Amino acid sequence: MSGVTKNLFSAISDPKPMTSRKVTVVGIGAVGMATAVSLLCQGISNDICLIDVMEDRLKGEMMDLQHGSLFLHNPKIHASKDFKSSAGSKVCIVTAGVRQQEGESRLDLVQRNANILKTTIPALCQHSPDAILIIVSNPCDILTYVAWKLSKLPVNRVFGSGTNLDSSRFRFLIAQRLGCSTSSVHGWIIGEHGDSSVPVWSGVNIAGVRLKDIAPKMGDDDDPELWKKVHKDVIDAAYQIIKLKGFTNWAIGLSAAALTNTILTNQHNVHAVSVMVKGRHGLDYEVFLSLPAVIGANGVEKVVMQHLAPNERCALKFSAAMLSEIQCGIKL
Ligand SMILES: NC(=O)C1=CN([C@@H]2O[C@H](COP(=O)(O)OP(=O)(O)OC[C@H]3O[C@@H](n4cnc5c(N)ncnc54)[C@H](O)[C@@H]3O)[C@@H](O)[C@H]2O)C=CC1
Ligand SMILES: CC(=O)C(=O)O
Repeated sequence: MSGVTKNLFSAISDPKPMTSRKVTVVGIGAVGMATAVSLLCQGISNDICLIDVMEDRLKGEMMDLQHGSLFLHNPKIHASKDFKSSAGSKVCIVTAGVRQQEGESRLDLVQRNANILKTTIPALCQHSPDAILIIVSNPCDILTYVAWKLSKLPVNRVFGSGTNLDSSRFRFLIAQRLGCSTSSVHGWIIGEHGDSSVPVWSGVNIAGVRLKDIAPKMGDDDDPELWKKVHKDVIDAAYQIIKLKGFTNWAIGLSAAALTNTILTNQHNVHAVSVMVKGRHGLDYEVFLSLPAVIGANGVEKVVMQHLAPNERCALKFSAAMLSEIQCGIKL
């Protein structure tokens, strides 16, 4: 105890350590920092570790966040190049890696970002052997497979942020058309977090009223109301934002924070996340794709088996076959 502390306080008991809600965010670029800020501002974690290879930037981001302590919930914020500082994390979120440049697809990033996982995933597992890993870096589904392989963890403990973001975009765009709130629209995008994502038009509903019952052609090519455009806008969203501001970060940061909150509070919320799909919906490929899943403290607990229309199953199979082929070319 320093002199000032000794004279200022009269001790009664030692502080009790809080149950840890430590979260590590690997990669402090636009996405990593949006994730960290979302976690801190919503009080989801009070103990954040930032990891990156850029030492000065790490120190700068750490100091800048620490100076906001007064407006937060007195969080601990550490930053280091060394994975030792991530020890004891409950959740590790991987956002490290290159991002798309204008005109590039997510799949163009695959080998470069897989190489980064070769060092980051074993180091995270070594220091936080009980953590749940959430993969955000792109291409999200393939990198989740790579992370799962490298981690040697059971499938429940590694998942990708997947189409949790795409589903949010989908619900927002439908809500805008209908004039109600995003949370009142129930709709799911499944499959690849990317160009072959699958909108489950057969299940879109408001208060249990299936929109397909009112507009049977919804989402079809010959739909007079052109609802299919909503899915096209979901696919184009990242390309459009990248063209406008260079990257996307706020919505994915909020999405990753929501997934983390579900784990840390063992909430059993259903989110569309990238999970091992082999054996589900007739798929025989060892790939990760998004399906609605119940998430809790143990990671992915169950997958919701949606009653997909034949064209939706077919589109999911197309994504799975394509990702499986790309996966075969990755050097692990
Ligand atoms: N899944 C999703 O919905 C989304 C995924 N992304 C993806 O997230 C990734 C990150 O995007 P941004 O933050 O915009 O990129 P960024 O370029 O701003 O940041 C990437 C960070 O990763 C760090 N990094 C690189 N190698 C590293 C290593 N070995 N260890 C630790 N850190 C390392 C870099 O130093 C940099 O700070 C990209 O792959 C991007 O495509 C972006 C938006 C949405
Ligand atoms: C970049 C990306 O994956 C997204 O915003 O959806």
